[in-house]
Amino acid sequence: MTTENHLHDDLVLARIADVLETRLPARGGDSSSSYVAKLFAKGPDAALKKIGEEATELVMAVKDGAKDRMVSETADLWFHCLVTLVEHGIRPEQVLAELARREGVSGLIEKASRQT
Ligand SMILES: N=c1c2ncn([C@@H]3O[C@H](COP(=O)(O)OP(=O)(O)OP(=O)(O)O)[C@@H](O)[C@H]3O)c2ncn1[C@@H]1O[C@H](COP(=O)(O)O)[C@@H](O)[C@H]1O
Repeated sequence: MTTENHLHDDLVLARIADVLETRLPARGGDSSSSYVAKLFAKGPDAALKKIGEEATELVMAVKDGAKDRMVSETADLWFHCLVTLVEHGIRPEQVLAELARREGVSGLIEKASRQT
């Protein structure tokens, strides 16, 4: 598949989440053959620790002006956020729906509406 095709593939998060769900202990995830099953087996704090690490690595990539790393570190961060969401029974479609709900609403206007 080309990069162009990937750019228009808005189902990629849902497909990855489908795979991650199969790695849950309740679904028989096997720690010996799966990174995600191994993370799940360590408990919810393990993915949270990775989110913290990947966020820091993204900040360092931006500070270094390293665009390739900005892309790969953002992918790592999004991936580990997906792992945590799946661990808590939340689908990426819910996050995308929340972003879609906010689409076109200025953050400044939204903030002002909260302060009344
Ligand atoms: N997108 C990813 C993905 N991105 C990053 N990673 C892994 O995340 C890990 C953490 O990255 P780090 O840079 O911190 O590397 P590390 O130092 O080896 O990690 P730690 O040992 O410190 O945790 C690495 O092992 C990466 O390979 C991923 N592992 C899996 N996926 C997706 O998840 C699916 C299921 O994966 P498995 O459960 O492993 O089959 C895969 O088919 C992919 O679609």
